[in-house]
Amino acid sequence: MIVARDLHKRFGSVVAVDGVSLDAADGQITGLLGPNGAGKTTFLRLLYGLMLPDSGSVRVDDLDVVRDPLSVQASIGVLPDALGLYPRLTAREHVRYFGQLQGLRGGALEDRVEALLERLDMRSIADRRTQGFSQGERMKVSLARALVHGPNNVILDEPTNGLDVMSTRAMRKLIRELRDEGKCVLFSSHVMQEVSALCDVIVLVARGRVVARGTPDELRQQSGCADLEDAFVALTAAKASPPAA
Ligand SMILES: Nc1ncnc2c1ncn2[C@@H]1O[C@H](COP(=O)(O)OP(=O)(O)OP(=O)(O)O)[C@@H](O)[C@H]1O
Repeated sequence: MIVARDLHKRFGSVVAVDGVSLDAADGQITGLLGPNGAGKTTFLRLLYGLMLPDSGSVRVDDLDVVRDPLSVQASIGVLPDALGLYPRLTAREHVRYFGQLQGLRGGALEDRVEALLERLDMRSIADRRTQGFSQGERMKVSLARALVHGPNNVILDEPTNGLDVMSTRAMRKLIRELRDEGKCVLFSSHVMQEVSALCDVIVLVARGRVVARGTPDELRQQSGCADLEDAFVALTAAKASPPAA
């Protein structure tokens, strides 16, 4: 479970995150939806401890991200916006290396690596160096290394970015499976259809603030628009108001 309270982050004169609170529950898919530059990536980075907030707090499975970063890393898996692979390592070596960083060793590590290569259909690329990998292949490696330690919380920054239809479907299936395993899944997107196809709860952000939250039906009601895309446009265009409880 991820709980954020009144997070603020600015870069010089740019206010990227302006008082965002969020509860992402276990066994649920929470979607962070917002237009380009809304502050989604910055907010996610605050959640997994890559950046420190100017103020506010984050707790992951009741551990404070700032005070207890190592314990939090063990219970969180992150697909970041920049996939950042090592070009000379193979796909398998990436997954194994990240497993080692999480303290896995020996047979347990190898079993886990094999299981992920199988689950993500990576057999044909497992022993190729990642240099030259396609976007879909890069995404799989990045996802496998995020999941290698079996984290209870999974944060995915634009997980279907640049993927074709088949890969997008495979990614959606995996996200649903993670939810059904009881994990807390939080992902960001600027695509309404993506979020509405997957999410139990949508948190709509604009200009660094939460402007609405709820199920797709609730967002339609709040905006007075029958079409979800119209609802997205109407709600993000509306004056940002303090986050609802
Ligand atoms: N390291 C940084 N230094 C300066 N400004 C930054 C930095 N990171 C983000 N910003 C600014 O903060 C704002 C929010 O950016 P962020 O990347 O969080 O938005 P986003 O919702 O993820 O956008 P997108 O959907 O386009 O990826 C933007 O105005 C961006 O330029």
